[in-house]
Amino acid sequence: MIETNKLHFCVKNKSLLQDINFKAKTGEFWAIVGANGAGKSTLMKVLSKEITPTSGTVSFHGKDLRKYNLKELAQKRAVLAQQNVITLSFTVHEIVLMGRYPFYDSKPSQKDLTIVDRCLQKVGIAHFSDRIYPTLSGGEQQRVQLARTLAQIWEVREGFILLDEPTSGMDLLHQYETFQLAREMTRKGYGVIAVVHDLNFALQYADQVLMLKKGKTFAIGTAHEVLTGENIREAFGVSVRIIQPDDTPFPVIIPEASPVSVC
Ligand SMILES: Nc1ncnc2c1ncn2[C@@H]1O[C@H](COP(=O)(O)OP(=O)(O)OP(=O)(O)O)[C@@H](O)[C@H]1O
Repeated sequence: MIETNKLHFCVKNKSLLQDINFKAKTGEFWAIVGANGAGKSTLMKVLSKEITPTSGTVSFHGKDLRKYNLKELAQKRAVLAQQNVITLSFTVHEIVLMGRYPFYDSKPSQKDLTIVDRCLQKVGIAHFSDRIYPTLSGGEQQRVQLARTLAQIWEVREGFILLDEPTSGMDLLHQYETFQLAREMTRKGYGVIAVVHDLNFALQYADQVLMLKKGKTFAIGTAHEVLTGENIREAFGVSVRIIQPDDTPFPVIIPEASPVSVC
């Protein structure tokens, strides 16, 4: 479980996160949603220990995150950050193998290599294995990073996957496959926390949603409780209609023409 308690994060007296409290359990898919600048990436950085909260705590499986060293943490949770700029000539295989670094010292074992191969296949990029990473398109690079994240967490019991905009740059098919994969991972007992911009994917796939507005919790609960027309209008400044087509098992959010002002 990842639990935050009265989490605050400030930079130069500017409050980026205020009083964030939630408990994400293994087996759950949490979507973090909110308008640009709402604090989603900042929260993901705090959860992954990239930055330290100004006050409040994050605990991971009952232990304060500050008490984990980076290697120990890397063996229990994997992070896909928003920016993954790599300009060196690593191959795709080498990048995905980086996910196994926390598990070996000088040379990967046969098991590490097998896991890398399985993750390349899982994300549908085995045919890119020998390609030089910077020569791939943005969406292809994102899939490689997803495979690296999976390789890190592949055999971890009760592991967590933290994804900041995992589908950024991906086409519709690969966005869909990424959300399917996240769901599959939660069914296997992993916890997934993801920043999600597409509210329809959040509605369809997330078990729980944390909606942020200006660094504060605006709404929290199940996807159906949080992703209401009123909340979306207040937090994003856009009116939406939520319809339930007869032939789909889930409702669909449709933006209406004119935006409303957010204050
Ligand atoms: N180091 C910093 N110094 C000052 N302001 C910062 C710093 N880091 C982030 N911010 C500001 O904090 C706010 C939250 O940023 P954050 O990246 O968490 O937003 P976000 O919800 O992830 O947005 P987006 O959807 O655009 O990715 C933004 O207004 C951003 O400009």
